[in-house]
Amino acid sequence: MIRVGQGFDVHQLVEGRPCIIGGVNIPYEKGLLGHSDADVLLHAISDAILGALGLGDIGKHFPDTDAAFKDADSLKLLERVWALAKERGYKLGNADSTIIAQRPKMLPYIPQMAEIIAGALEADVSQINVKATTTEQLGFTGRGEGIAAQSVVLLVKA
Ligand SMILES: Nc1ccn([C@@H]2O[C@H](COP(=O)(O)O)[C@@H](O)[C@H]2O)c(=O)n1
Ligand SMILES: C[C@@]1(CO)OP(=O)(O)OP(=O)(O)OC[C@H]1O
Repeated sequence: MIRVGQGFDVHQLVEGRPCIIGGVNIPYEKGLLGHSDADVLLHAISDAILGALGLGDIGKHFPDTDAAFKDADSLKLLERVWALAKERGYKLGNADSTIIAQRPKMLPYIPQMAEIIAGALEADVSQINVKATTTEQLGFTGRGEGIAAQSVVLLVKA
């Protein structure tokens, strides 16, 4: 049995917040605003897994009205989402993601992100692909007002 899911997330870029993407704290003049650490990439991957499982989205599992998730480490949330897949007998086929950001430059941090994501999903790093693109200075990402991420995940049950 195979199941596919997709996820999409956006967070605003503001001063005075860390820029944590894919579990990596990227040096940058601004960071992502959210109830949690606002890790836009891990949120998109979490939503893709929940989508594949037919279990809704991260807002349903970890409401942003719940103080328990204030400043939450999104890697821990991803691990909790992955536990739901494991409980149901799934392994990761592969996960492919795109970060949509004018700046900062993601490329130097992508190998570290892939290692972190592979660790959370109990997968080999070869099963994880992370890409980045600008939007050629167009739209809210192009103006540097926010960062978006989208992910597709394939789950496999023997
Ligand atoms: N925030 C970003 C955006 C892009 N990259 C890398 O640059 C390449 C070219 O981007 P375009 O938007 O001009 O296609 C892209 O393929 C990424 O490798 C990046 O590292 N960080
Ligand atoms: C992760 C959660 C919970 O802390 O909050 P945010 O960091 O605001 O992220 P979002 O992608 O808007 O939705 C999921 C939330 O419920």
